[in-house]
Amino acid sequence: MISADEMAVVDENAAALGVPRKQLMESSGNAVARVVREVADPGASVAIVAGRGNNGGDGLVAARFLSDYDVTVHLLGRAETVSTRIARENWDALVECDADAREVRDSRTLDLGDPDVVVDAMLGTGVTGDPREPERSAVEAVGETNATVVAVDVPTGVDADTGDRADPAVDADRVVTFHDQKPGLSDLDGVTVADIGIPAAAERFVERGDLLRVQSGGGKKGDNGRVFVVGGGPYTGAPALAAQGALRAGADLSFVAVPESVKTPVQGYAEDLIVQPYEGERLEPDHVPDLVETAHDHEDVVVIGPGLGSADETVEAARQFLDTFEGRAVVDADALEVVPEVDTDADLVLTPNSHEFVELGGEEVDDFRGNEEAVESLADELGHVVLAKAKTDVVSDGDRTRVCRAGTPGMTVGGTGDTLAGITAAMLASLDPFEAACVATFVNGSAGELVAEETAPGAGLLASDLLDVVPRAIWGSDEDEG
Ligand SMILES: NC(=O)C1=CN([C@@H]2O[C@H](COP(=O)(O)OP(=O)(O)OC[C@H]3O[C@@H](n4cnc5c(N)ncnc54)[C@H](O)[C@@H]3O)[C@@H](O)[C@H]2O)[C@@H](O)CC1
Ligand SMILES: [K+]
Repeated sequence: MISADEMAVVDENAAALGVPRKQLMESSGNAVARVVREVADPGASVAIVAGRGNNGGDGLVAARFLSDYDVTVHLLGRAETVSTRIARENWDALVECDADAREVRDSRTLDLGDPDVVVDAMLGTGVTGDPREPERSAVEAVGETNATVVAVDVPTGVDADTGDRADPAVDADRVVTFHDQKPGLSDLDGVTVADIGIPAAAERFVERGDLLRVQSGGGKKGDNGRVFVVGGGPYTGAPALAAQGALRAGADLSFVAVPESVKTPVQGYAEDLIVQPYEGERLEPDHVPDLVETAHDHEDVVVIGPGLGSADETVEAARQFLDTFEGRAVVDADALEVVPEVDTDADLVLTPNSHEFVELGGEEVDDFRGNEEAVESLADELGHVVLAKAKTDVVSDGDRTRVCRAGTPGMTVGGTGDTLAGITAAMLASLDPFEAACVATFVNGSAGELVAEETAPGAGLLASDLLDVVPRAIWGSDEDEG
């Protein structure tokens, strides 16, 4: 089963992997034509009712595969208003081929005649809300025929995620849906799932398409979350990098709780950070109740670990923090070791490197790619999302597992894990922990690639270089429609 949003991600990932969307449309249209052949013999009359998005495009391709049928194409609107280039090119091809292809100027007067088959290629997974004009009247016109109705991807008016039916909605005899079953179709009869050539890699690898989960976000201050970094003491750069990573990835505010002794250097890294000092030189159990209360009060996403060091009382404090904290947190570095022992109510994303992975109880492996089961079983055992960092990062929640190949060799330099932890926290504000971890590793790795291209082609990349390009890694990658 795949939701409409996930389908959009997979589709964009396929494009990122070099499979042009136009090719997928060709496969989709072909699959629709095959089902038309199952319900009617050559020579039968087929009315294809096409909307102006890619669902319509699939219908236009199907028309080309049905040249031994009596096909009429009804495009709902003017050809200039077709919203994607690939659908428009398929329209133009039909017109050039002298097909019976008509632009419907007013769908309220749409007369489909008495066709044997109607292909509903009006709206697919790109729909928002109930069908509006011109589709609305066209759905009614389809309902008035006695034809066998073949719906493309999802019957127009039926919600692919929930199965909710709008009024009006198409009553389909057959549905040809693409790539995977949709939750909203599971109660319908006559559903065919067509393989349209989307490679399995589009789901396995985290790619550009995964950014769609965050690119649409935005909104007013306060919507994108507050991040609270509990780190620092023996090290000062790490918590500052994490906090800045979170801001660059869209968090509205980044607070850093650090020992009084390092307040000045941490604040000195960036004026954008809000530093909240506690007494002493390192995190200790006495500090924990206040920190947990602050995080709970503001529903902060916490990052715990960067730069904390491994003094016994600090590790004990990390344990007590996770014991009582009930929100969302990224656990990194020295805080990781306590995770197997705590029974926490928090939703955690753990970000171990290969060494920490073994300390958490994971198997020792050279790289996580090719050893995805090792990550999956550790995540399953711990009951938290594991983002395992090596040459290739692997993310698992024990059930779903993805591989992220973004990044460059130069990223082995210290601090890139801190930026990753901060970016993950920003993502956790709006995404579920597994998705947040997937998107974050891709963003951090892509930022590294941008830096490598521009300033540090060989060695010499600094973790702080990543910060500036994180926004571009997230929001700057809009490609054309392929
Ligand atoms: N992997 C994929 O995702 C693939 C998708 N394909 C097809 O592309 C479809 C999705 O295409 P699109 O994203 O272009 O979307 P659709 O073709 O489903 O609809 C988008 C169009 O409908 C309009 N619209 C949105 N809500 C409306 C409403 N309530 N009433 C009237 N008009 C409305 C939009 O302005 C837009 O022009 C899929 O259902 C499938 O048929 C295939 O071509 C190939 C692969
Ligand atoms: K449809």
